Parts: sequence; structure tokens; C-alpha cells
Amino acid sequence: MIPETAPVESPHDAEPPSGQPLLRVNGLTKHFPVRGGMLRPLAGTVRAVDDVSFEVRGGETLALVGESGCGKSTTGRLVLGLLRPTGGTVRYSGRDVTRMRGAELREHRRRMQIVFQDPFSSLDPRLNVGGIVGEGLAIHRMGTPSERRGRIAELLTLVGLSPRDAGRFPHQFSGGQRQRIGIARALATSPEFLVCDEPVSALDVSIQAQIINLLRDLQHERGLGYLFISHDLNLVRHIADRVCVMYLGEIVESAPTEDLFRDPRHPYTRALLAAVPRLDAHSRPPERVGLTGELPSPANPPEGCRFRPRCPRAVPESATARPALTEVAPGHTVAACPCFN
Ligand SMILES: Nc1ncnc2c1ncn2[C@@H]1O[C@H](COP(=O)(O)OP(=O)(O)OP(=O)(O)O)[C@@H](O)[C@H]1O
Repeated sequence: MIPETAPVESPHDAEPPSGQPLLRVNGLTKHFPVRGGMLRPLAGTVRAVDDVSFEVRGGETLALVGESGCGKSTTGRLVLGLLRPTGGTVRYSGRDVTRMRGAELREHRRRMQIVFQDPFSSLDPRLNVGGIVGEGLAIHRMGTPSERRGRIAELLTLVGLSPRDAGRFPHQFSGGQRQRIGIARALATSPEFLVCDEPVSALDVSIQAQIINLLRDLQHERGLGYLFISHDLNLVRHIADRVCVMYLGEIVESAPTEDLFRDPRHPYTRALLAAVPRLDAHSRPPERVGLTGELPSPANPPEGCRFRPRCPRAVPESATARPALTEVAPGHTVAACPCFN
């Protein structure tokens, strides 16, 4: 049983209305300029995230899945307010993150934290665990020094470590223990929402389940919302309530998790699922379409359906217009390419 941790007092008391999404992302777009030669003229634009929309409620896990380079991490950084978007909005608890500045943006970052992929590079080796976990408390001036020490001890216990570990350094811990430290750090400021960016992909498979179970327990106890970024579909099936499939900066399919696995509609989703080792023999096998070819450059995405050059079903009309997201079942939308007809 994970012990309850008393939240450190915070000036922010705005809760989302019950049943309302905590996070609403609408038309989110991020284009990175690509610089050329010595004089650095603009050589092009990487369309990392293009017109992406989704919502996450408190206590819910939304997974973002797709190949490396499809824009998942950039979406996470935009949601956290670590990057300014080229277009679109991110509303958190009703407030537009993209317009936040100064104290309001700091407060957003207190309320929404990140768990990083690599617990080896994401913990400062010069700080002891108490310093790492307590950093957010110090930045946000939460509690007195003695209250912070108590809070650090509670957090370490919460993630399955010992309060005595506060005086040790990251290199003295295993990968799984380091990720527990990363989670304690993320929880220090009593956030309501975590962006989990491939939180277990750097860990041994035997350790992954322990960290996933810890994240699930914490979610159940605290009603945390998760944006769970992963390329591991077996894992996503286990942890997510809903899934958005991203391809070259766009969402091509979005559905409740079981619907997506039972009835994938987009050829890209089907190709991703076909590549996954099957753990569950009961669900319908997806159409056997392999994922061939490389991901095209997001600096020069194909016209129309971006998946067209790799799609076994592509038709000439696939090149004409960007497929619109269409609802095919309750809560299940797909970018409907002419190749579906
Ligand atoms: N600061 C940046 N400047 C230029 N291009 C960038 C920048 N950050 C990301 N990109 C590009 O944006 C695209 C999307 O990257 P992103 O890291 O969001 O993808 P991802 O799906 O999270 O991949 P991965 O799993 O490898 O992190 C990639 O082509 C990447 O090279």
C-alpha cells in the first residue's frame, strides 16, 4: 500500500470542473526552422507537430504512440509550456498555457510535471537524492527547510525507497531505483498531471512492470492525469485509457484503447499493430500489412495523406487533400483517406 503524502501548501486552488477535461489541446502546431549554411539562411521548416487535437481528463491516461520522430516528445514539451507553439492552443484547467508568462507559467509547471525516459542522464549526478527530489520544492518556495526534508522523506517512501536514500547519489542506484527517484522528483510539487515520456523504455523488461504499477497506483490514489508517450504498444494497451496514433506530426487515429486494438482502422495503425509481438490470442488480428520504408522527412512531408508513400492501399486520390479526422465509432476517429473507399 502506498502511503498518502500530505500535499505541501500551494497558492493555487483552481480545480477543473468535474467531468471536464483537465487538458485540452486544439490545433497544436510546432514548426522548427532549419538553418542552412554559414550565414544561416532559412533552409526549410521541420513540421514536427501539425494541427494536433486531444483532451485528457483527471485520472485518465492518454497514450501518444508512433515511430521515432513523429512528434510525440515535441507535443509533450508544448503541453508542459517548455516550447512555444507555432499555432493552436493548450488549455490546462481552462487556462491557455500558450499565453502564460512569468508566475503563471511557473505555476503551470508546478501543476504539470514530467517523468523522463532515461533515469541515467536525467538525474544530476552532483546532487544527492534529497537535492534532486527537493529541487522543485525549493524552486517553487514550498515549505520551510525542515518541512521540505519531511516532504522528501515522504516522497521517497511513496515511491518505494527509504528516507535514508536522501543522502545517497544517483550512481549508487539501479535503473529502476533511479526512475523511482525521477517519479518522486516529478511528484514533489503535488502536480495533478504528468507527462511520462517513454518512462520505462530505458529499463530492463523485468523492472518495467514495477515502474508501470507504481505509476498506476499513484494515479489511482491521486487522480493524476497522464500523457503517456511510448512506442511500445503492448505497454500502452496495459496502461492507457485512450490512444492517439501519430504519424509525421499528425494524429491519424484516436480511440479508446480496447477499440483501437480490436478494430484498428488506419493502415498505419494496422501496420504498427502487425509489428507487435502478440500477447493476447483472443483479439482480432490486424490486417497483415508490414511497415515498409523509412519515415519521410518532416521537413518535406508528402502531400495529401502523409502515410501514402508507405501505404499498401494508397490510391492516386490519396495525394489530393489531407484526410479529415472522421468519427467511425463513439470516441473513435480516423484520418479518412480516399484509400478507405
Ligand atoms: N529543436 C528542434 N529543432 C529542429 N527539429 C526538431 C527539434 N526538436 C525536434 N525536432 C524534430 O521534430 C521531429 C519530431 O521530433 P520528436 O522528438 O517530437 O519525435 P518523437 O516522436 O518524440 O521521437 P523520439 O521517440 O525519437 O523522441 C523530428 O524530426 C525531430 O528531429
